This record gives sequence, C-alpha cells and structure tokens, in this order.
Amino acid sequence: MTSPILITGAGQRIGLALAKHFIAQGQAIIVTYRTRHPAIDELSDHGAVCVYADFSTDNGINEFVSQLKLHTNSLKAVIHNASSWDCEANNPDSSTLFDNMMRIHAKAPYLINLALSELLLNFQQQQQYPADIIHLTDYVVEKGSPKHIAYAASKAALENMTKSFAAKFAPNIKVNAIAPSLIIFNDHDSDEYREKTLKKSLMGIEPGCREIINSVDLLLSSHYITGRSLPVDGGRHLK
Ligand SMILES: NC(=O)C1=CN([C@@H]2O[C@H](COP(=O)(O)OP(=O)(O)OC[C@H]3O[C@@H](n4cnc5c(N)ncnc54)[C@H](OP(=O)(O)O)[C@@H]3O)[C@@H](O)[C@H]2O)C=CC1
Ligand SMILES: Nc1nc2c(c(=O)[nH]1)N=C([C@H](O)[C@@H](O)CO)CN2
Repeated sequence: MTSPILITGAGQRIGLALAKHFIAQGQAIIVTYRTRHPAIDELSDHGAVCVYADFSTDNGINEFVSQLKLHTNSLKAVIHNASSWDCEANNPDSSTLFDNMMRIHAKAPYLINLALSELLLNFQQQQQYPADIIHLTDYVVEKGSPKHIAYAASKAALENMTKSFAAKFAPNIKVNAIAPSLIIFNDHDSDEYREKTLKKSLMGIEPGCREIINSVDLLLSSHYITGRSLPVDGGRHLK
C-alpha cells in the first residue's frame, strides 16, 4: 500500500465525502468509524482500511493507535475530522460535557499526533516532501459560542495545537487547520434554524462538502503552508 491518508470519523457527512474523494483519486486511505454505518462497508468494498475507534476514553484512543500501526508504517496525512457537536442545553452534567468535548476535539488529536508522528516522518523520508496533519476546527474559535461553550473551547484548543505542532514537526510535517462555519445541515435541522443560519454569512448558502474537499486538497498540495487555519465561512466574520 502506498502511504495512506488517515481520516477520523469517516462514516458520514464530511469525513465520508473526503474518503470517497481520495478513493476516486486512487489514494490509499485508512478511516475510523464508531458506528458501522453502511457507508463503512462501501468504503471497505472500495479498498479502504476501516478501523473501529471510539475516542470517548483514553483507552479507546490508545487502542486505535495500536490497531492503526498494524496496518501501515507510514502515513501521507492525518485528517482529524471526528467530532461531536454537543451543547450545554442537552447536557445537565456540564463537567462530563466539558471532558467529552475536550477529549474528542483536543486530547484525541493530541495523543494521535504524538503517537503517529513517526509514521508521518517515514512518509517524508520516502518522498522527500512534507507529510500533513489537518485539524477540522470551527469558525466559532474566533468568536465563541454561547450555546456550545465547551465545544467551542475544545475547538479553540485544537486550533492552538495547530500552531504548537506546526513548530514542533517542521519541516518534515506540515500542520494546518480548516475552520468552517456552515458546511452541511443535519437532517433534523428545522426550516427555521436553516433560514436563520443561512443569514449568518455573506454568501448565504449551504455550500456542501466540496468546500472542505477543496480546502484539504489545497493544504495537501502545498509544501510551504503550515501553522495556519483556513477559514471556510462564507464571509460570516463580516456580517
Ligand atoms: N457540518 C458542518 O457544517 C460543520 C462541520 N465542522 C467540523 O467539520 C468536521 C466534520 O463535520 P461533520 O461531518 O458535520 O461531523 P459529524 O457531526 O457528522 O461527525 C463526524 C463523525 O465523528 C464521529 N464521532 C463523534 N464522536 C466520536 C467519538 N467519541 N469517537 C469516534 N468518533 C466520533 C461520528 O461517529 P458516529 O457516526 O459513530 O456518530 C461521526 O461519524 C467536524 O470536526 C466538525 O466539527 C465545523 C463547522 C461546520
Ligand atoms: N461535529 C459537528 N460539528 C459541527 C456541526 C456538525 O454537524 N457536526 N455543525 C455545525 C454547524 O453547521 C454550524 O457551523 C452552523 O450552525 C458546527 N459544527
């Protein structure tokens, strides 16, 4: 197998769109899933290595790393996509919510980056150009989110680690973030919520996964951009 790209949380939506994109390019991929969506079987049928991973515990994170290393000794890129958009309104136990948000959005990427850096370095030594780490953060890192306080704080931690890991791993591994606002709605989103959300950006559209695919391709194609966050937010910061 040529050096694969690792995508976490690829059973649905953006992660799945990224996985299908790379398969269509003939790029080897390893994906993680927590729920065995039918799409995981489809990815497997098309050659993806699919590894179960639940990042809600330290053991789950460490077990994933051990399993991943059984499949490859080099990685072209790691894309930290797995995420839980949870909120205070749905979690009376704020302490558990905070821990869960920090673990999936900050601790898991932190431990995985440290544990897999040698595989990314192996890629760079084979190819003589840098490997990549990409963190999926969120526009709310810029301004906070009163309804998703713990979520936003955890994504801000991930944003900060983008800079730290970029400095630590340069020049052999580039580390960047993509900070989206609305990309795709959830099926359960009401018409009222959709209308309100579309008005939050200058572009006023639900852009779809292609915007993230294009952003990932841009970062992977660069041998120079590192330590930066690519805002994919339709001009929301100017509304
Ligand atoms: N969609 C959007 O408009 C926006 C997305 N983003 C960011 O982009 C990325 C992709 O977004 P989107 O596709 O909507 O993500 P989803 O909300 O669909 O979640 C992606 C995957 O993360 C997995 N996941 C959640 N918790 C865990 C866990 N504890 N362990 C392992 N896997 C877990 C889910 O697995 P399971 O299938 O088992 O639930 C799911 O398949 C995320 O980082 C998100 O924060 C940022 C702004 C806007
Ligand atoms: N893990 C997820 N994170 C986020 C999602 C999502 O569905 N899953 N959705 C959003 C919203 O689209 C927001 O950007 C606009 O209201 C944010 N993060």
